Formats: sequence, structure tokens, C-alpha cells
Amino acid sequence: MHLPTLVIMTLVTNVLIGFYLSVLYRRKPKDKCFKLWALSCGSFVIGAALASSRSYNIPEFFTFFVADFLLILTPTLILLGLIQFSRFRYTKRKRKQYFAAFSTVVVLLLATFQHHQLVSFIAALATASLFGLCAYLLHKSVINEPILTRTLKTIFIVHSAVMLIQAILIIINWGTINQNGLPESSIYTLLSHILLTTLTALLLPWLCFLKLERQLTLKSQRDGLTKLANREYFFSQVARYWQEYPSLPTAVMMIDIDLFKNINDNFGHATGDRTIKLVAQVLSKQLRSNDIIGRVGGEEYAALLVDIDQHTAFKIAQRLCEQVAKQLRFIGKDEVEVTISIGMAQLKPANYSYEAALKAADVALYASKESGRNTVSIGKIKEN
Ligand SMILES: Nc1nc2c(ncn2[C@@H]2O[C@H](COP(=O)(O)OP(=O)(O)OP(=O)(O)O)[C@@H](O)[C@H]2O)c(=O)[nH]1
Repeated sequence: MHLPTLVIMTLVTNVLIGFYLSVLYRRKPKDKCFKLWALSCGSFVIGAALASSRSYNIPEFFTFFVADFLLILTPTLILLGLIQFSRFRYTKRKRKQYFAAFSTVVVLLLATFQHHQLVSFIAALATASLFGLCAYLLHKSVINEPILTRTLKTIFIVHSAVMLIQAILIIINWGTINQNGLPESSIYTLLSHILLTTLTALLLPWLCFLKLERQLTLKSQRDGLTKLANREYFFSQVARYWQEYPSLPTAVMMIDIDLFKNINDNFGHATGDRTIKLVAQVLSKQLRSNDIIGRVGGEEYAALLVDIDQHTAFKIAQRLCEQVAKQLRFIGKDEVEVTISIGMAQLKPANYSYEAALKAADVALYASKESGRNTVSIGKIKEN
């Protein structure tokens, strides 16, 4: 294939993808990754166009320094966008370290751009490291889509390897370079570089859509006030658990704030809402991370405790009552006595339906209310 035609085609593709990403950013300005990746397309297009004009009579400050700076900025922007998809903790300290490393590379480019081989070597090495980091971030991705993350990760690793090969070729052929500051043998690495960058730009919007889809799914599963599972999601999780772990001993609990109407009436709805939220926080902290907990009504919660015997489940339920009463004495400045009542049932899912288990816990909850509140009752379950 004719090289200039290929270069022009990749530049046009990157312009189109960059434009598309900037339109998405206008619609969703909170999603900074759209902006960062649109900028990375722009940076690549200008950098690659400048680097391709090295045979023309343009000052080398532009065709070498600015071009290489923009070509290094491209994976940097991709990296910054990827941070939002990763479990990687981008602390202030790390931010400072990366900024220092990036500034050092820019100073090196500025100091060496008249030595074409040296500047090309530095640019290749920096680009290889950045794409290596991109692969690392994707390795820690929160997006649950193996095909896309594996494909992108492979592209980043290959890209990093290609740029390393380019750096090695520059060293091996030191002294025999063309007007691009590169040895003739590096034409294939150069070609791979522009094709891999374009491929990355094509796949990145897909990552954005998966992120949006994930946000929407999470939103539809969560209760807005407490961020616990909402009623529908809680029941669907319980049904799934029943199918997957029929023989694991389990406890279900129905939990209700006592005399909540009084809290609303005496302190207002805002304090009422705050109480609902704080009770949810105490319950979440007291239960284990693999237990399932949801807000199933106004001031009513439900929990499924995984792999547990009746004695331990009862103790935990008592601890929940104690902790709520102990921790929630003040809601803001208001002195509010908050207590909860619990009804529970302990069983093996294989022996009973989850509807029967929750019904038994619900009946037990009313027994707790009847017996004076701030207490736990154990329910009897009807056979399947
Ligand atoms: N602030 C607030 N109040 C709510 C919310 N959902 C339900 N409520 C109120 O919660 C109160 C529930 O009261 P009841 O069902 O009578 O029960 P209770 O006062 O908690 O008494 P017991 O359950 O018998 O201990 C009602 O007044 C509802 O209006 C909510 O999201 N926010």
C-alpha cells in the first residue's frame, strides 16, 4: 500500500473519531474521558501530520519537538481517560510523580530535538512506557466485558513492544537515518504505530458506552437515598442466591425502624430521611461484604446473611439492634432515640422457597413489634 495514502487515511479516521468523541462530550460533559480521548485524537493527528512533513522546509522545532511532544501526549491523554475505568488509585502523590516524569520527557525533547536520532529514541521509549501503563490500567479495569478489555490490552502491549523495537532499531542503526530521524528499517514499526493508534481510537468509544451502561445499571439497582439495593434488585439477588447456593445455611432478616412516624412528626421529614440513611450505614457496616442488604420499603430493610447458623445469625441481629440504638442518639443536632426491630428466619434454601423464608421473617418482625420493639424474633417457616 502507498504509505502517504495510508497516513492520510489514518489521519482522517482519527479526525472523525475525535469529532465523534467531542460530540459525546458535549452531551455528557461529566464524562471527562470523552474530552481526553477526543483531545488525544487531535493530538495524534497534528503530531503525525507534522512528523510526516519532515522532508519539507518547515523548522525542525515543529517537525521534531512539537511533533514528538504531541505524539507522546496522545498515549498520555488515553492514559488519563483510562484512569476513570480502573481500580487504580490515582493519588495526589502519584499525580505529582507522573507530572514530574512527563515534564522531564518534555525538557529532554526540547534539549535534543536538533539531534534527530536522539529525540526519536526518547520519543519511542516514552511512548512504549505510556502504552505499557495503559495496558496495566486496563488490567485493573472495572468494565466487565472481557472481549473488549482483552483486545484493548493486547493492542496496548503490542503497541508498547513495537515502540520498544523502534527504540532498539534506532540504537542499532545509529548514524544511518533518513530525514525522519529514523532508520529505513523502522518503516514497519512506524506503520504499526499509526495503525495501532487508530485501532485504539476506534475501540475507546465502546469503552465509554460500557461505562454509561454500567452507570445506568447501577442506578436502576440502587435506592437513591441509602445507596443500598432497591426492593426489586434485593429480591432478584435473593432469588439468584437461592438457585446458586441451595445447600448453604442462610438467614433472612426483615428490619424496621421503630415508631418512625414519631421521628417524622417530631423532627420533620428531612431528619426522617437522614435517619433512614444513617440506619442503612450502620447495618451495612455491621454485616459482611458478601451479605445482601436492601431497602425494601419506606423505613424497612431486608438482609440475607450468607453461610450462617441460627445462633450466630441471632447474635448478629441483636448486635444490629444494639449498634443502631448506641450510634444513633443524635441526628444532626436533634436528640433522637432510634431503635430497630428485627424478624429473622434461618434455613437451607434447598428446603424452603425464598418467599416462605421472607414471609416467616416478616411475621417474626411483627412479633418483635408486639413484644415492645428494639428486639429480635425468630420465625417458623412453612414447608415448601
Ligand atoms: N421521611 C421519610 N418518611 C417515610 C419514608 N417512607 C415512609 N415514611 C414514613 O414512615 C412512617 C412509617 O410509619 P408506620 O408504618 O406507621 O410505622 P412506625 O411509626 O415506624 O411504627 P412501628 O413500625 O409500629 O414501630 C410513615 O409515616 C411514612 O410516611 C421516607 O422515605 N422518608
